Amino acid sequence: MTLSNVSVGYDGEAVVKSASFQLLEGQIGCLLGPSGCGKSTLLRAIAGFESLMTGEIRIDGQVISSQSISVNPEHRHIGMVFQDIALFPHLTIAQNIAFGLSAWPKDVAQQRVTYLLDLVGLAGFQSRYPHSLSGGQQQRVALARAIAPKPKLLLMDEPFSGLDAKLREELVPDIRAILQHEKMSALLVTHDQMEAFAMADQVSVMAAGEVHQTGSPYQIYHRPETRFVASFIGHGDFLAATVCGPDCVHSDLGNIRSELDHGFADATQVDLLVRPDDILHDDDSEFVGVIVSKWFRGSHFLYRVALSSGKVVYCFASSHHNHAVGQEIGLSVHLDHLVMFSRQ
Ligand SMILES: Nc1ncnc2c1ncn2[C@@H]1O[C@H](COP(=O)(O)OP(=O)(O)OP(=O)(O)O)[C@@H](O)[C@H]1O
Repeated sequence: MTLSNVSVGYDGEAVVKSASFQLLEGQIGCLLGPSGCGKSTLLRAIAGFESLMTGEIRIDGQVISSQSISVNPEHRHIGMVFQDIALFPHLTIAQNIAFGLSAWPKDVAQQRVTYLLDLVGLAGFQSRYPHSLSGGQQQRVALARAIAPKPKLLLMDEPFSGLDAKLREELVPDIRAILQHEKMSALLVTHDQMEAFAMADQVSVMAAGEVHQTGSPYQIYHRPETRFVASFIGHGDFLAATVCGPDCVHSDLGNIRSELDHGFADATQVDLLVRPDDILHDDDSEFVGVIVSKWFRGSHFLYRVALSSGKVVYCFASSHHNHAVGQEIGLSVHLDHLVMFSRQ
């Protein structure tokens, strides 16, 4: 699927502005952004429920939406899964999954239902009714129902947000594995970055109707291209810094050199992004900071430490290094690539 300069809005006002990205066949993409940024509106436009103000949407090279073309939603071959699972309560699980297969020969449809029941881990549940299934099981049925007719694309709008955290953690990798097994292209909407990272090959980060960046979860975290993406994804702080060479920058952390040239001119005032995993606790280091707060995360501690300048940054430490608030600890800096933005 390819989106080119897609704008969508209500009453003539664009709430999605010139969105462009491509989702390759078999890939799982994600629209990630804060509430109200336009994720669901864009998803509805792809499904065919909103018309475009500008741009076009193609699937398999064919335009399905533009200002002059709008293929009917039912002819787009797009499957959908929503937060409110909305299974048909009076139909059995097998009948729910078979719902989109009425045009298929009966025996082929039956085989497909049996195959999908097995794929989503619900073999033996075919005669049960939705009310007798847990939330997670119902969401698996909703997925099986959506992918049964082999759509070209599956759209999922916050499909896990009605489920508790533990169940979500179990279900997300399962659903990803099912989609990968079926080589199903899918686009997920979420505001939960851990869910996006666990599910998607490619994440498009949105803010105020604009797609700021599309990339792998790794790129989005380690190579954010805008200040918004840098602050919205993960934890981090901006340190005031001054460029001191093509691969060098000076800040409260001293002179830091990166593997690559950063592209800023000498003496430019910048804000340098520092993530928790860029500053590690190191007993042997003479560079120190004072702990101002701490969080125990099971496998590790996340400390907030004040540098000598007073600037506070995150610091990552293994859970064996349990230090008290107020204590001075050694720090080592591990910034391999520099993420910087011109000082605002
Ligand atoms: N039917 C509508 N008519 C007018 N404005 C709408 C309509 N639907 C959504 N909006 C507005 O469009 C903007 C984007 O909403 P949208 O639901 O697409 O955002 P979202 O990123 O999916 O948010 P959330 O995560 O809270 O669902 C919001 O300002 C919203 O109020």
